[in-house]
Amino acid sequence: MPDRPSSSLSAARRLLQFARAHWRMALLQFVLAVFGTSLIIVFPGVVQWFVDDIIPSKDIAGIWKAGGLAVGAFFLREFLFYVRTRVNSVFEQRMIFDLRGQLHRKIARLPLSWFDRQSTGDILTRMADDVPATQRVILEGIEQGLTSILQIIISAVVMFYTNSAFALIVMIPTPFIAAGGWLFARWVAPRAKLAREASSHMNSLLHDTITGIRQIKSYTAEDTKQEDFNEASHRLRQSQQRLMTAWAVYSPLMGFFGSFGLVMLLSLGAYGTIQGEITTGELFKFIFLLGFFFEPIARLHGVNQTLVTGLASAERVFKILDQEGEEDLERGQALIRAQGAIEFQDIGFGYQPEKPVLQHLHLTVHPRQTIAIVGATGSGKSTLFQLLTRFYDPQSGSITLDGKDITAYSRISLRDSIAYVTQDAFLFAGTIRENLRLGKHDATEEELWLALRHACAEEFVRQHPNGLDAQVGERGVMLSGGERQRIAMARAFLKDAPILLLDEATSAVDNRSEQLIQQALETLRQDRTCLVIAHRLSTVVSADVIYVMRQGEVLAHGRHEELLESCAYYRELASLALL
Ligand SMILES: Nc1ncnc2c1ncn2[C@@H]1O[C@H](COP(=O)(O)OP(=O)(O)OP(=O)(O)O)[C@@H](O)[C@H]1O
Repeated sequence: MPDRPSSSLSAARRLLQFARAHWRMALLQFVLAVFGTSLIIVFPGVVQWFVDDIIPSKDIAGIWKAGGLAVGAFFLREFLFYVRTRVNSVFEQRMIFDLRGQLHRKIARLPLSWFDRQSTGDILTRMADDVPATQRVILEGIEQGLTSILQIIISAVVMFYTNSAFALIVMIPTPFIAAGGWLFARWVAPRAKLAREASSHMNSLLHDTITGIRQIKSYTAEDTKQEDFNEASHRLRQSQQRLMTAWAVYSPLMGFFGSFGLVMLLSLGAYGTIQGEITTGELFKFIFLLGFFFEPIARLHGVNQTLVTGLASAERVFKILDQEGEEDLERGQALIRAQGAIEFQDIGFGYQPEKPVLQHLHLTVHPRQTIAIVGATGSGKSTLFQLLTRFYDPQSGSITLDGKDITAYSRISLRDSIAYVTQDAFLFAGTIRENLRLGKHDATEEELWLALRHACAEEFVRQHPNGLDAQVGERGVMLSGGERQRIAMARAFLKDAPILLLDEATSAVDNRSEQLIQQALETLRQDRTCLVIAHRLSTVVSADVIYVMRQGEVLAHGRHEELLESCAYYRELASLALL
């Protein structure tokens, strides 16, 4: 649904609020603009002086005086323009810096439930395209808009001062021009928003193609993806074309109204001069003033176009900034060094509340225990970890840590107490060193190598020609699955948190890698409370307690041998190698 222009108005108000933080620079801009623009009145005055006085009286010295005055005024005006452009660029860049920073901060703090509903391409478009478009609103709106409006006012005032009857007549087209501008903005605003959305959708598809390039190639889905992309690209082309058509009609129509005013002035002016109502000098002065009056109006049409489309972008940026549910990382008691007594009590949770994923779930972990969680895929194992880290909060029941509800602790200290190794062992594009330092930002070389040794990753890093400075590629694609997991474990070692959450990878690794990963886990779990989503028999066998999950509930718990005897479902899982 196209939005009403009122939301663009509120976006404009919000942008002004941003500008308020830099009000001194805004004021300086305004003062420079007023001074610079006022100087336009000098030249028409000089023209009148030449025509009515200097030429008839053959005043040669007057030529020098009037010429000097005009050159001085032009020079000062252009100099002020230079200063204003410099100030404006600093002002604009500071505002955009603030806006970008706030947007990134907000995105980083929004809850995961928001990301579940959002496409990555759309978020990227807002940062990469909508923020610069918002920047143009400031540049054009303040720089061009302000000076154009000032120029219109100043030239109108001088025209009225020179001859008010004449001024009234030549301004007849102005209301039509204003109405045209208003209609244009009203028509374009919602369509500009649709164009931004079409661009976002196209970028989302591109993002998916890049991240899923291996799947596309292996399923030879290049043509299908191309068709999807072409469809999105076509929608973008159509919406852009519609905007350009509106502009193609609007711009010359408004230009014609302006030119009509000029012709009217010339004809009426000629008549007035013949009748002796105004002097030839005054007519010349008027022609120049009218030029100064209509020239910024033409400029304002361009500004109008940029403002309308830019405000549609600003609205999309503010939509993210206005999202509710931002995580307050600091609120709550600081958890100093958790003992690791964890209890899930009667937990009920669904990512969408109407679709429960966990129901009446109870689970107890004693400090320094290792518990293994097993269950078929989709039974809710990873969800337990998402709740313990407070990526999501349960709809019913409570989770306690060391006897206190986890909501009593600040998110930051709770998450600092937990090292979470996810199943995909995600690595950031960059070096091994940078990825490890996410665990401890000031880790020394010795600490990095020690963590790698514990994670059984030292050997392959040492063998790499660049060692710790080896690039891992986007999401760690330049490493094997087993290597990625061991780097992720080394990162968890460095974090040295009292609670370890490990989502074992289901993808097969060779025997040697499996042995190394198992060995790393043995070292990592020492002196820590460990919750492992287990897929390997060796992990299950060595756990203190195994929890068997089925469809969001805990079916049984106990040790491996006990469960083999008492739980038919567990036996089934074990025999089908679903562990
Ligand atoms: N972000 C999400 N939004 C909506 N539903 C989700 C989300 N994440 C998981 N689910 C759903 O919740 C259910 C439990 O998922 P969960 O990831 O906890 O299962 P799991 O037991 O860890 O499975 P696996 O062993 O395959 O990782 C599944 O039905 C899944 O489709």
